[in-house]
Amino acid sequence: MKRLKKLLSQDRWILPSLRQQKSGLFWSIFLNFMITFAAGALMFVSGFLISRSAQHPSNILIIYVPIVLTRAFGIARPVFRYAQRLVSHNWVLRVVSKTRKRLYESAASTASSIRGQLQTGEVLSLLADDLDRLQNLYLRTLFPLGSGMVLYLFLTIAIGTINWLFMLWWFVMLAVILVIVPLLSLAVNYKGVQQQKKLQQSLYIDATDAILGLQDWVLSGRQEDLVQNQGETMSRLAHVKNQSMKFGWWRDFVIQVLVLILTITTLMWATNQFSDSSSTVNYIAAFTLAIFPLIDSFIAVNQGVSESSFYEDSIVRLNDLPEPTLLQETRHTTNSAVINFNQVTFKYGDKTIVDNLSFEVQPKEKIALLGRSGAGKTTLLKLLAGDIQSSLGEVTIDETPVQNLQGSMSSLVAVLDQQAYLFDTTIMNNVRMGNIHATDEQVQKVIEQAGLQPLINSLTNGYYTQMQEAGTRFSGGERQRFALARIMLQDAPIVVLDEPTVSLDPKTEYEVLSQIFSVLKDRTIIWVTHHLTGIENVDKVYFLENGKFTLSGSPAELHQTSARFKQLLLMDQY
Ligand SMILES: Nc1ncnc2c1ncn2[C@@H]1O[C@H](COP(=O)(O)OP(=O)(O)OP(=O)(O)O)[C@@H](O)[C@H]1O
Repeated sequence: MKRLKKLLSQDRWILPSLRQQKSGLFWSIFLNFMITFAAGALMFVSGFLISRSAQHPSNILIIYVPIVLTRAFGIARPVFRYAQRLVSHNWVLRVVSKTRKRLYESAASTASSIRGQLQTGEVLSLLADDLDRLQNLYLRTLFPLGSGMVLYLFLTIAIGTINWLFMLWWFVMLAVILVIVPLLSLAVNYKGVQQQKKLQQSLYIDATDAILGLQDWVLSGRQEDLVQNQGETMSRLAHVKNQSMKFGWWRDFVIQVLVLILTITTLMWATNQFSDSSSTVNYIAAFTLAIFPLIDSFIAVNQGVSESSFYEDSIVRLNDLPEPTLLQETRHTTNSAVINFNQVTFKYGDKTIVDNLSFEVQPKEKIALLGRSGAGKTTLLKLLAGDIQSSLGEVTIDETPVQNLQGSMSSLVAVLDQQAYLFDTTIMNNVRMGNIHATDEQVQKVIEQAGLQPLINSLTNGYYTQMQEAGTRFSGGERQRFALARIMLQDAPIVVLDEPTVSLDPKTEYEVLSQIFSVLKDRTIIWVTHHLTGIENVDKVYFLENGKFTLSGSPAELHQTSARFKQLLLMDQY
């Protein structure tokens, strides 16, 4: 509970909205209390009325007032419930819509680095579940707890005005029902909730893995294994949830037994207190019946508190997200950006990936980064894009640290990846993503420059052909050319090529590379590659090994001086 209190005090997501929407919160708790009050009063007056009607009435008017009150409380209860739903839903929708917007802004402003901090499954659970959980924390735990405590105070004071000794008994019994049982159930349920959270998390991660690698599962003929793996986690989750429900059932049963004890003792006390005179005897049934509507509130408090540990991870994860900084997209107008890596060191944990590396890339220079798998080539690209930050030294573009250029990065650096990211819309729309302000003529021009005109001419719908999901309508080489056209439209002075031709056959690879270097001749190119096909297009080659460049020079120089380079060149010719 202490941990939850501490976490709540750090909550940057719902708490600030709560502060802004205090009146809605007050009315919601007040109306919640009024629902229970009206239900209790209805039973109280009904109990009195039944009892009084059983006696010979000296005057019919004596039962007239209770009849009117029964009607009034009978109507008041659903009216309060309706009003409470209106107020609380309005409140929840306001708070959640604002908070969800902030969450998406935060995730969007760190979109490039979030993958480094969280797994895709975690991002999914962050966007899909965490806010709902946080919302439930307030709706299912804190509100019932709030109105439960108001009820606790009200009942204790109300009974205290009649008999202080009996008030003490109620005080103890309510403390057991509203404080001790919830705390005990929180402690007992804690392990089960942790297990549920773990299984739910692994279900998300497995499902993400399964979707991303679906093709491999199908190609290896192991669809059934995939379904079975998922099924096992799901049935374990269902088992844990089932146990938790059983536990909830037992907890509610214990509460009902405690309420029964309270009811019997109240009946005994009321009999003792009110049976002396015929005018007060009717209060025996009234006091006893009024207890029953309280059960719903008591159960809600217990349910909420025992679920509260569910929300811990969500609060921690949400609080760990950076404050949304909506980056103002500014266009960097330079077409000659100088890249400088100045004594850059980068580590993943204890593992040094980049070790005190310094180099400069001049405007329009073309460089190739070579190195065995895992040497750190992609890490260098991430450092350049500012997706990760060096532990020592700094990376600058035109003497400005890349971290300060996040708002204009898309106009400075364009990326052509191993896989072209295309969408199920027209060719025109896909290419125009490079610059949404481009005219039709500009889009058509870059498509032509990327060598796609013959393809467009062969399509019935030409530029307006639908690409289908992930561009599957086209071949790998064609997809990369579309991505190239998009980059040309983006018009960034620096282009990063991260093995864009890795999945192409040698002939297409050669053609696409020639096209890339020809149309991007006025841009700086940083090309990560394992193959030396097309290496003659670059000015300088760097070999990355153990975080440092162990070899560098123009392809012609290296051909003369490095046996290793020669050997690699030979290998690529086969
Ligand atoms: N998020 C991460 N956390 C921990 N280690 C990482 C992370 N990302 C990469 N690494 C490690 O850093 C090293 C460099 O990775 P990087 O992706 O930069 O290599 P690379 O040279 O691009 O490899 P490849 O040619 O196979 O793409 C690898 O050993 C990799 O396992």
